[in-house]
Amino acid sequence: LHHILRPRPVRIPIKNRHVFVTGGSSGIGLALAHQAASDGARVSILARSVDKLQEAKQAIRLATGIDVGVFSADVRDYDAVARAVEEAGPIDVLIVNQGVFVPRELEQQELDEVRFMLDVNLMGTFNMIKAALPAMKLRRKDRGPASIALMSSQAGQVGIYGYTAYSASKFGLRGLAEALQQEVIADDIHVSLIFPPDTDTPGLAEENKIKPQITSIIAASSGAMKADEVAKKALSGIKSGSFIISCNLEGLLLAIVTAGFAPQRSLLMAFVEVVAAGITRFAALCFQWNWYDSIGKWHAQKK
Ligand SMILES: NC(=O)C1=CN([C@@H]2O[C@H](COP(=O)(O)OP(=O)(O)OC[C@H]3O[C@@H](n4cnc5c(N)ncnc54)[C@H](OP(=O)(O)O)[C@@H]3O)[C@@H](O)[C@H]2O)C=CC1
Ligand SMILES: CCCCCCCCCCCCCCCC(=O)[C@@H](N)CO
Repeated sequence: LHHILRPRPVRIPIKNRHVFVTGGSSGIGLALAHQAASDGARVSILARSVDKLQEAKQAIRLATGIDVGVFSADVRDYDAVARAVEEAGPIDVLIVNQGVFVPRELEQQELDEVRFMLDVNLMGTFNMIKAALPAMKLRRKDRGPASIALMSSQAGQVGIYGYTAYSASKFGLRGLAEALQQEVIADDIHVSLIFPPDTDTPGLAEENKIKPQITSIIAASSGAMKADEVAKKALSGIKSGSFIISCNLEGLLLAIVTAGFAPQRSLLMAFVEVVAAGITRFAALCFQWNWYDSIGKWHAQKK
């Protein structure tokens, strides 16, 4: 098994390197920026609101004494993104984390809202990568291995009631990541996909105001995490070049049951994936049985 694992294991240092975090002014992105700065990286954050960016910059300076670079741009605007990336300078670790989520049954959801999620979560990620990649590839040999990490969600591993558009956008990131890894491996660039469960952030607080009750019930199967914990898992996964980064025990099981064609650098994880495939599939069927049961009861009680 060891001989067939591709790509080969890699370590991606953070210290003294340029880490660029989109959506870095709030929630998981802010926690990532904070921790990367503490790790000795030069950090840049990008988001739309200048006020929130300044607030984040102050908070990180207060806690660490370090100044992060701030860039105001909407990821949906390619020209704005390209200007920010140009100004920030060549990136070693690109974390594309911005994301929006408006949970609603598709029948209740306007197509504008569907397009909004696809545009920010999926097209915005394309815009970021397209803008950053040329400079990331330059002089790679002198600069060491680089990383492009994309923030998906456990709703990007399994479709969940209320998340038709959101899950589509997050599943889309997986196809993008698998294909991109093959394209950039020769440039010593390593792709990661991060799959958090519900995470306590300002975004989640907003989401909870409108979330269908059944969506919360199903998502509770994986519990909830703090943004700091997710950021810690994400950074350690990025440093070890993991293609799939899971954040909790349920996430580990999800990673095994959805391993599919994901590249795998870890011998141990490859072994576990092969051996545990059958039993985790059985566990997934049990979860579906439970979820469809809950959905049935929820509908019956609404009538
Ligand atoms: N919280 C959760 O439960 C989970 C979250 N995730 C994913 O993690 C990521 C971060 O989520 P979370 O921390 O909760 O989100 P928050 O809503 O707390 O923060 C989102 C960040 O993205 C920025 N952003 C939003 N839209 C754009 C845009 N169009 N252009 C540039 N920046 C933008 C926001 O700044 P501004 O508004 O100023 O632009 C903000 O900095 C998302 O991709 C989300 O899907 C995954 C699993 C669970
Ligand atoms: C084989 C065994 C599998 C075991 C567990 C399966 C549990 C799946 C739960 C999925 C939860 C999805 C949360 C999405 C959070 C999110 O992205 C929103 N908050 C928007 O930000």
